[in-house]
Amino acid sequence: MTATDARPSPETSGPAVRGSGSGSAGLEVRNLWKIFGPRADKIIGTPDAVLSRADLKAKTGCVVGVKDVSFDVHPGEVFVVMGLSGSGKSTLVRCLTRLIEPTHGTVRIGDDEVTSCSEAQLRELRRTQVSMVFQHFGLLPHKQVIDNVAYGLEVRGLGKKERRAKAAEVVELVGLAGYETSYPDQLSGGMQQRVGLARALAGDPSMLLFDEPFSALDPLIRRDMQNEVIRLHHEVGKTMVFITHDLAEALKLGDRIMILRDGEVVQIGTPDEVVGAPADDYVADFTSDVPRSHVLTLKWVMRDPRPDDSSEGPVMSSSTIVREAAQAALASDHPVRVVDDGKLVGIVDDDAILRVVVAEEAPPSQRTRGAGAGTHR
Ligand SMILES: Nc1ncnc2c1ncn2[C@@H]1O[C@H](COP(=O)(O)OP(=O)(O)OP(=O)(O)O)[C@@H](O)[C@H]1O
Repeated sequence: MTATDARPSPETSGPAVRGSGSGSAGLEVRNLWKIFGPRADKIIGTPDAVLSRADLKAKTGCVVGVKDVSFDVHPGEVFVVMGLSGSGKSTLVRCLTRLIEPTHGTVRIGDDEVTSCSEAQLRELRRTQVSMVFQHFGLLPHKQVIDNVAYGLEVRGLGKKERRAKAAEVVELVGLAGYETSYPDQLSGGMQQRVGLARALAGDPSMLLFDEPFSALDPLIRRDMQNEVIRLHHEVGKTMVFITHDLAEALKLGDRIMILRDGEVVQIGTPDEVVGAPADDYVADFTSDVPRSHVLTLKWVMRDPRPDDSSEGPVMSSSTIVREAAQAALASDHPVRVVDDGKLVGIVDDDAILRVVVAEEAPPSQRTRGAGAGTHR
């Protein structure tokens, strides 16, 4: 079985989408490959294609950046691509708009098949539909904040008045009101990244791609910016593809997370699926330090109802985070009744909650992997 067999199919793994999804496009990626090196396109479909990255390099001199990757991102979803350095994240995100030309496969954004667009269509798509936010902000040092934000609109041919009005709107949206006439070097790193966000939003794209935008920021500013992305997503509901090598960031931001290793998909799942049922040891190692009670939901710790269960316990939905349920659950003399859409779907006993909470108090070496994984359905 390949690693990709272990993951839920893109069609069946529905996300809990937070945004409204209005004005946002879906993304469909099928069998995407990027191989760097001579005669790379001759490798796919041959026995060499299944070689490990190291063996392929030794044999052909080619390096696999992205290997047969397929996934869907739903309109309005925040989809995080995660993996260690060299796992193929940047190559993948650049292939989505063909900043790097894929070797094989298809990419669709909304109604556009990116992989068959002409150069002119591609330029239009990058200008109007998809905005990228990078770690290096790429701000123009000699332009004020307002003009940096309006720059993309200028390129699109909007009149000065119109683009300044739109730029002022998004500058306010990202919390930079009052800094319109500042120059980039007068701003902190976090504020410069806000300008980058405003610039990406100014053209009202249907999708935002983030390539490790906050990696260079110090931890407190980084946390602020993550919260900012969550807030903006609630406000504008855009589809977002967010690249990071930081699991905590992935768990915080993602409706779903795709984990890559050596260019291949290891797992696609919601944060609680990735933590509750890691696809393999690689993912389990990644997630072993995550405080489970912050991520796992009652779905992972509930058991089937029995006829003799008390009907007086607190009622909660299966998507309630264990930590948020703990206080009310433990305070009650009766077990939690898990009710979805008016139907009793499970019961959570105190010890199921305590197992998760106590497990994370233990040193990592003593923790059981996938706490609760045996009881979920
Ligand atoms: N232009 C290139 N030529 C040859 N190999 C490349 C090229 N660009 C990337 N690679 C290789 O492709 C693989 C994936 O690289 P990529 O930069 O996409 O990974 P990443 O997950 O984004 O890593 P990082 O977090 O360090 O940026 C790596 O082995 C890298 O060395």
